[in-house]
Order: sequence, then structure tokens, then C-alpha cells
Amino acid sequence: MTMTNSDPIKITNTEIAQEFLDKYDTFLFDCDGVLWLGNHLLPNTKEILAKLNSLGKQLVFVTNNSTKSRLSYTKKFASFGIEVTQDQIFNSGYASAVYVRDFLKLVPGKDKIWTFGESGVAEELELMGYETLGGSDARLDEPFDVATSPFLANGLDEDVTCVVAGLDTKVNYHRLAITLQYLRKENVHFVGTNVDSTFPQKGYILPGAGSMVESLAFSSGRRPAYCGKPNMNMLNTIVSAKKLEKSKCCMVGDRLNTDMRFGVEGKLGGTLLVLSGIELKKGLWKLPKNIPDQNITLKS
Ligand SMILES: C[C@H](OP(=O)(O)O)C(=O)O
Ligand SMILES: [Mg+2]
Repeated sequence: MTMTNSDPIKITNTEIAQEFLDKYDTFLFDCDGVLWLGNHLLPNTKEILAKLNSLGKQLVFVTNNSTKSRLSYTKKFASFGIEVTQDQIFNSGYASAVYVRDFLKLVPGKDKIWTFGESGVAEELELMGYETLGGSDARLDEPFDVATSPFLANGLDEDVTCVVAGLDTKVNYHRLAITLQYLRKENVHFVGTNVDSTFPQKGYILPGAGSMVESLAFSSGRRPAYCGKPNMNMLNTIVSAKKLEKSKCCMVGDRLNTDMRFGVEGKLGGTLLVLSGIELKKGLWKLPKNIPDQNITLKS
């Protein structure tokens, strides 16, 4: 089902499919719920991407999943026998690192970043020269106790001026507690990688990054600046990096309040909603407003 600013059209035959394909020269593909569910490649993914490549279409992969770096994603694609270069991939970890660098203008070597999330977040920040703390540090796997936590023993690191929080499948009280200590400091910025409440796996719907970031928002009483889809900073980064003509682009996704909103609000030529991930047939065609404020100011 494809959504533009007009009524949605259901693609039910090859004639409609061909007319749809001919409209665009670039396809922005979401990943989780569109190409794969975790480590399970969805049917015909390889064939569809190969066909679009053979038609000379440009493919860009835009995922809100911050657990892996863009480089790690090229290895995930390769594990499925799909060749993708790092510059085709934009994920919420990279979008968050761009926000830290270009909007917050934090200084590598001076400003340190506390991460709540998996290796992808820290890797993208470190590629930009930032020192990161927290994240996958094994000491955070230990049960939390204010008397013994090594992250409190010598006080918080005074050079930390930003928290970047995303999906962490090793979430625990230790990680939540130390991250909250940094968020209680007025001089520390609060960045969320993405707002997705859930995360599709084969046969299951699991807690997404948003469910963890909103927990930190609730305990700290602060709002994060979310950087993944549907944030327009992410789209602007992609459009300028790939020199895209937005009217010739189609966003392919499985979630209304991130992927479809990203395409519609980003004024792309069109959007294609697939039903292999989060959205199901019932209750379609309304962009839910029930997600936290993005509270990102788009600087001119
Ligand atoms: C679900 C989302 O990934 P995407 O669908 O944007 O690839 C996420 O990993 O939170
Ligand atoms: Mg998805």
C-alpha cells in the first residue's frame, strides 16, 4: 500500500506495481520489519533489491535501529548475501552523532558522552572523535548498589555533557540509575536515538528504544531530542549526503508513526507501507499522534 499526499493505493497487480516503480529513482528502505525480522531475512528481500538495482534505482537504507553501526550493518547485509556499502546506510545512531556534532556542537576531546545503548551508538560517536562512557561497559552488568557502583565511587565524570540513549537489550537498573544521575545535571544534554515503542522480531513484538528512552524521560522529568525517523534532521542529512531529488524518492516502511510520517512530512514523492512488520491491515491510514513530542528545533 502506497501513501502519498493523496489517498492510499493498494498494489494488487503488476500494472499498478510498474506504474509505481516508474515514479521513483530512489527507494529509502526501512530495515526491521521490511527487509528482516531480527536475523530472519523476509521472503523475496534479496530478489526485490536485486531487481531494483537492475532497474538502476538508487537504494538507501534508513533504520531507527541504533544497536549496530553503519559498518556493522554492511556485515549484516553481507551475511544475507546482499552487497551494501556503508554510505548507503543511515541509522539512528549515526543521526544522533550528527546531531551531537552539528547541532549541539559538542567538542571531541573536551565533551564526553554517556551512552545508554548497545555498541552501535558508541561506535558512531567515537568515529566522530568523542570519548564515550557507559554503553556496553561490562561493569554495568553487575547488580546496582550505590555503595559499590564504580560509576559513583569517584563521583560522576565532570566532562560528560551529553547522554545519548537508545535500544539496549541489556537494560538493567544499574544502567538506568547511572544514566539518570547524568540526566539530573542541568548542563547535560538529553538525546534519544529513536522513538519506536516496539521492535519487530519473528513471531514477537518486543520493547523498542522508545520504551527505554521514555523511562529515562519519566524518571528525569526531561524530554529527549529524538534523532531518528520521523525527525527531519535525519532526512535532511540523507538528502544532502546522497544529493536526492525528494520528489523522485519513495520511503518504504512498516510503521506509520516513524516511516510513513518521515516520508509524508519530509515531502518525499511517495511512501510504501508494508505489512510484514509492525502495522497490520486494521486501523491503517491515520498517522497516530500518540508519540512523544519530537521537541527538536530545526535550525535554519
Ligand atoms: C524498529 C526500529 O528499526 P527500523 O524498523 O527503523 O529498521 C528499531 O530498531 O527500533
Ligand atoms: Mg521498521
